[in-house]
Amino acid sequence: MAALIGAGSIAAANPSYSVRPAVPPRKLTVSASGPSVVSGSPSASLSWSLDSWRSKKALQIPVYPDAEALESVLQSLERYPPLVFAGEARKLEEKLADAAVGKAFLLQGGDCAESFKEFNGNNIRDTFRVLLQMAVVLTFGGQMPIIKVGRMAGQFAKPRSDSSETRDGVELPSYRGDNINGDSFDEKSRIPDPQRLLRAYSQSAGTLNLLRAFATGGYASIQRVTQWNLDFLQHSEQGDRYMELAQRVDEAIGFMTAAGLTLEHPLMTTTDFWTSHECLHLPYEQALTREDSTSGLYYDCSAHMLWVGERTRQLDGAHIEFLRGVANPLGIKVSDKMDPSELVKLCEILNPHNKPGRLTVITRMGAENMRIKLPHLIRAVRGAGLIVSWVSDPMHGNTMKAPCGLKTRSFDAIRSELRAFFDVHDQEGSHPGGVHLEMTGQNVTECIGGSKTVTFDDLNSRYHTHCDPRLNASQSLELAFAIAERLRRRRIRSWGKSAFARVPEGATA
Ligand SMILES: O=C[C@H](O)[C@H](O)COP(=O)(O)O
Ligand SMILES: C=C(OP(=O)(O)O)C(=O)O
Ligand SMILES: [Mn+2]
Repeated sequence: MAALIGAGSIAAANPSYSVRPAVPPRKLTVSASGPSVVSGSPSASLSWSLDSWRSKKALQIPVYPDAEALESVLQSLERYPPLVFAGEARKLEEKLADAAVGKAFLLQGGDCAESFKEFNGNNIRDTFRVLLQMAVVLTFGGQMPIIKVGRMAGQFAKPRSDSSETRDGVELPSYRGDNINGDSFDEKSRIPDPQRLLRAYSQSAGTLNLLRAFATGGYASIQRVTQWNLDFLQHSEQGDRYMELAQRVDEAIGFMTAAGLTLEHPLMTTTDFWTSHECLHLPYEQALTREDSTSGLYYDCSAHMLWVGERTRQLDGAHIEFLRGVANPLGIKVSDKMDPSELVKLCEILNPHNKPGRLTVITRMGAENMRIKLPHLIRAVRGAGLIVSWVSDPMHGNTMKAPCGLKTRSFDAIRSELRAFFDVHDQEGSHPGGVHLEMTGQNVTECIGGSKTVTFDDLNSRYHTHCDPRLNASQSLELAFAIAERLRRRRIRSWGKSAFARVPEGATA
């Protein structure tokens, strides 16, 4: 029988992490969105500095055997150019504010863990391409802007349920992501090596460079996007569905062109694409944090959006301390273990000015828990008058062990969690603001199910993930069609309501 792999026990805390005052501590009395004091929060009256997180308990951060080598790497990173700039992150925050009120929808996806081995142009292109195809499907269903954010260009560090792994009686430290140690099961590979941070930085820069080129260089023009089909999707159910929809988009474009819209308009030839990753490795994140000259605020320039993981979101922990001081839009991963009042406190710490778009709550708890717990979280947040964008990660509450021992997820369970997410928001009158997926453009066999069914027996054939199982391109598109249908139904219902509202009294609707 498949065993559920949940959050499990948290790896040992690392209070002994050596504190390095590399950057002269700059004590600020401002939060990420301006001066503020939040009443009742643990961080309330404390000033923030780039390294104030070092006085807090930091879970899931590796201990490096060679502290000097780490120090020298961090000093290099502090001098390296930022990967993103503040204005881009601010623009994303504005878009996410629309998602909070049902006027946009977030599509966030990519690898569970990017790896050095899988770093090549084709992989980046294929994931980008499927995300754009999914965005077309969702735009058509929801008739609203789709905010595209990759778990790309920096998604390396992994929190682990267990700090060690045992095989055939041999126990070694767990693999924690390619920017920390290697996944080969030998002692040397598992030792944290700071040089890996430099390689991760340069891989992130290379990935981001290609993503920017794709997004603005003509590759993402809507006309091309509708012509795409991935080789292995041709003559498949999802491929055919996509081509059918693409034809309808083409017709709409033909209509708009005839009506005078020029195809050379940047809206038609470019797209917005942002990057994100879990803010886990605080020494790295600190080294890439820069003061924005325009606003005077600090931005973590390793990505546009950062999220705090389920395992490191303690109210008085180091990760929350760091994140409250950076002005990037932030995600909070939330499992069924989250208490409504705790979520309210967390939101108050991270967003004391209740800025729309700053906070995205990413729920990941499985369909059954979702139906029971999410209504209370929504009511608590609403009751406190807080603005957040609600997003569903239907992956992390549905991980199980296949009979062969590999981690997998079932497409049906993922769909059920999304169904529950939409149902609860319908019931509560709140807005489903987006989805957060572990997925790839490759034809992998990591999650079971889907219309081009992957079975337990198929898992071994193309199981390439370095951590959690990802949806393949076909499963990703299939899920996008299912989500689009829910968005379409919401749209039609709300049009129905507003049409009804316009009907004069006494008239029949
Ligand atoms: O991606 C999320 C976590 O890092 C991952 O689910 C942890 O996996 P584990 O339970 O095998 O440690
Ligand atoms: C670690 C992750 O998720 P969570 O914190 O929700 O377990 C992740 O998204 O890879
Ligand atoms: Mn994962």
